[in-house]
Amino acid sequence: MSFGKELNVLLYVLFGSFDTLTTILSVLYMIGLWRLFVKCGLKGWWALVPIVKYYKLALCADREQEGRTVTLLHTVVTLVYIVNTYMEPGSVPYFFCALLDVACMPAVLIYSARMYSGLCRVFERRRWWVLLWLVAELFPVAPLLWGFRKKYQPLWLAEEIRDDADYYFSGRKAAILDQGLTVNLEERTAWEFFKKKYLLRNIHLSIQPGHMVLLLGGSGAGKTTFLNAVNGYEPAKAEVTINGRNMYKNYKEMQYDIGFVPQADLIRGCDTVYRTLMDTAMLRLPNSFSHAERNERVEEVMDIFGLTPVKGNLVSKLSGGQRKRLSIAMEFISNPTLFILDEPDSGLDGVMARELFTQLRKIADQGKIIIVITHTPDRVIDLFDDVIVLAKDAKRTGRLAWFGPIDEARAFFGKEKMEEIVKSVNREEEGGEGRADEFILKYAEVQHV
Ligand SMILES: Nc1ncnc2c1ncn2[C@@H]1O[C@H](COP(=O)(O)OP(=O)(O)OP(=O)(O)O)[C@@H](O)[C@H]1O
Repeated sequence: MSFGKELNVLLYVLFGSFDTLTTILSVLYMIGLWRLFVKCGLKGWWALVPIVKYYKLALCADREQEGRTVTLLHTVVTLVYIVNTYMEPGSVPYFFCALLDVACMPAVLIYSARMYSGLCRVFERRRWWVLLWLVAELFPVAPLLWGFRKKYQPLWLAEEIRDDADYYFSGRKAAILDQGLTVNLEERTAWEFFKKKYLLRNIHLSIQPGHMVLLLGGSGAGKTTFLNAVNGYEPAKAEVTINGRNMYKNYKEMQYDIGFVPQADLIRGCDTVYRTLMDTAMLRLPNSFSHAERNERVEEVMDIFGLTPVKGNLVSKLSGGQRKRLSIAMEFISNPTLFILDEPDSGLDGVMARELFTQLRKIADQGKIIIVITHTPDRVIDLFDDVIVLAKDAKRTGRLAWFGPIDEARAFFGKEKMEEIVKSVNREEEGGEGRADEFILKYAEVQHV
């Protein structure tokens, strides 16, 4: 058999096997893959192209990075096989090639598993399918079922991923302001079950001093995650600057430039209002401040937030509104440039909420930047300048669907009320209109012009 070796190489490259049964199984695998590629918007015949088919499968799985690695590893394994076919068994080079082959295997398994896990996400299937996909070339149940059965449908097409990504990434970075806040957030990720999850992507904006900004978005759109990235509690892959200074790089010196009022405060109930503020002043004001200067600042802040009449009261005896004002006053002690408040009006009635937001408006008018999350924005919307709308795209990543003046937002979404805007980007199963992708793309296009 003069072509024995060449035939072996050809069969190996095409089917990864030499005997009839495994060749048949490999052909079935390719047929399933062909159908699956078509479902995902790719040309079916890629399933016949050795090695490249893994890359195409990774595109269907929205796991391009893993796909590149898997493709590279399969190329190495195939080359090693070809080289070894022509080598003397037992020779030193043969041994090294065999070693390389064995060394590649765990990496092939790990990266393939990650790729298949992406496929399960795109097809909304349980993770145990990964195991069936790992043995699919010898036991092609997964590709045949997913390829032929109607109920196995991808959430989005592989082609679309690239088109959309082009749009999304075309969102220009915000120019860094000498005065004000600039956020250029590329991504904020988290690891979940050995899988990278994109919580936020491509959020670029800058806010001028004196602006009060509403942060809107449906449940789980990433509002808190975004605020935590901006205030540096949970840094993202981002550049955040305040008055032109990089906050992440100078976090220690700049942390008190940002006042962050979380949803639930952690104020001790057994201290008086005055004591609480004096303790905060000790912590946040520079050591160079004398006791008299600290006292003066505390008196000033109590005056601003209407806390002077209750200065001797225990925190536990304050009303909801007073307690809220106290937690804002604590953040105000260090005179921050940027003020971030996560639902400051939760539990407050309409009158108290209006009072609180009017106070915030006054602070903004002093040249500060205020960013607020609230679930009842319409009762105080006249006090705001701009709105940020975050929305979850088809891949459940939080993206920017709008940033700009309130009136322009109304025209952009074709909705009068802020609550209607939230509804329009919320998913249908959450009672919304499911138009998040439409507005994310539209906003990216507007930015691109
Ligand atoms: N560390 C983390 N690891 C994994 N997922 C996370 C992590 N932090 C947040 N998430 C997810 O990110 C998404 C956004 O969460 P986030 O709390 O920022 O939303 P939100 O817009 O503030 O929602 P809500 O209005 O319900 O508070 C959610 O799906 C949440 O489960």
